[in-house]
Amino acid sequence: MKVTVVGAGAVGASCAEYIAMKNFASDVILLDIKEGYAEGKAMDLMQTASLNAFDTRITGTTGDYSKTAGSDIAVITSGIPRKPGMTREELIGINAGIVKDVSSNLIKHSPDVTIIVVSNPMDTMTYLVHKTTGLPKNRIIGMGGALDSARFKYRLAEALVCPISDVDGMVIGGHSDTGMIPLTRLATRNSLLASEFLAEDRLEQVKEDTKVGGATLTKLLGTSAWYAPGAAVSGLVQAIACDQKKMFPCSALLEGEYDLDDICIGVPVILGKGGIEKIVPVDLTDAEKEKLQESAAAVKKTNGLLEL
Ligand SMILES: NC(=O)c1ccc[n+]([C@@H]2O[C@H](COP(=O)([O-])OP(=O)(O)OC[C@H]3O[C@@H](n4cnc5c(N)ncnc54)[C@H](O)[C@@H]3O)[C@@H](O)[C@H]2O)c1
Repeated sequence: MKVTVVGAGAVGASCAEYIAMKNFASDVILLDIKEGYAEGKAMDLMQTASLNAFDTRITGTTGDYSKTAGSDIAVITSGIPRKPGMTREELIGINAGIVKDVSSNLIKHSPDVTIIVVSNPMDTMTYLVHKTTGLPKNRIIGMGGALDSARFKYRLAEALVCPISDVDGMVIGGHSDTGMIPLTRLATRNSLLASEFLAEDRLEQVKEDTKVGGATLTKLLGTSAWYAPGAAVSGLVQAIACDQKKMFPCSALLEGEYDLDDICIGVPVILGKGGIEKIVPVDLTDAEKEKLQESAAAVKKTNGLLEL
């Protein structure tokens, strides 16, 4: 199993590290345009192999796509991250050009690759990869909901004062501060509804804290977060590589599902060796449906800025 990670920055390197630590891939190729950067990160990570007991080979390269040839899965993290006060949508100008260029290079050397898009604005970048590569829709996946759901579970456990392994919850919709929809109605603690333990206003606070999860960290760190994004990507990569049939909310191309068409947005999907093997329907309330339509309208507005 060969995995390429494009962008050896904060998220790319974290993603390569978690993939290696989980020890399911034979090779991880880390590619960046900054001279020597990916080679340096790869060497540093390889020097953790004996300490962390993994056998995955991590190789760095400065822009040499021939080294990525035959990749089964490629992750695109290349592009600029947001700074405090910025929205993800503001990154489109620079990142669209990078994502378009990177995805076409990847496919030249790995025509059967499955691409996971991380660069922001992620739903729009995922849509761009659909529009420009011609890859089948099941092989283009946007990572956002897996991270947002992990942040949701963190906030739920905080409110419930319980271990995170006791809670479950899912975030759907656009990967943006205003567009994401934490499904508080369905969140659980050991199979019991979280709403049985938390007052409405506390659950509402959990929802709001989740939505600004990325912005909160960007303010604290001065740039966007990387540990949880890297871990979330590694979960998606492992589900595909190991054919786990695991459910994650991911940005998927919708063609009528959820009454949406010609858009990539976060909905629950089953990930296995075929990439997105199924889009899972959720019985939403009218209010949730309305929120999803609003979220989709905002994503479509950003998609409209693409030069296709
Ligand atoms: N989808 C999510 O949930 C999520 C979460 C966190 C960050 N992000 C996004 O991921 C992206 C990366 O964030 P980061 O914090 O790792 O940024 P970073 O600046 O640390 O790393 C980005 C790397 O991309 C490289 N790069 C730029 N152009 C390239 C090209 N054409 N080819 C190869 N490499 C190139 C840069 O040299 C840099 O090393 C940002 O767009 C950020 O907004 C998304």
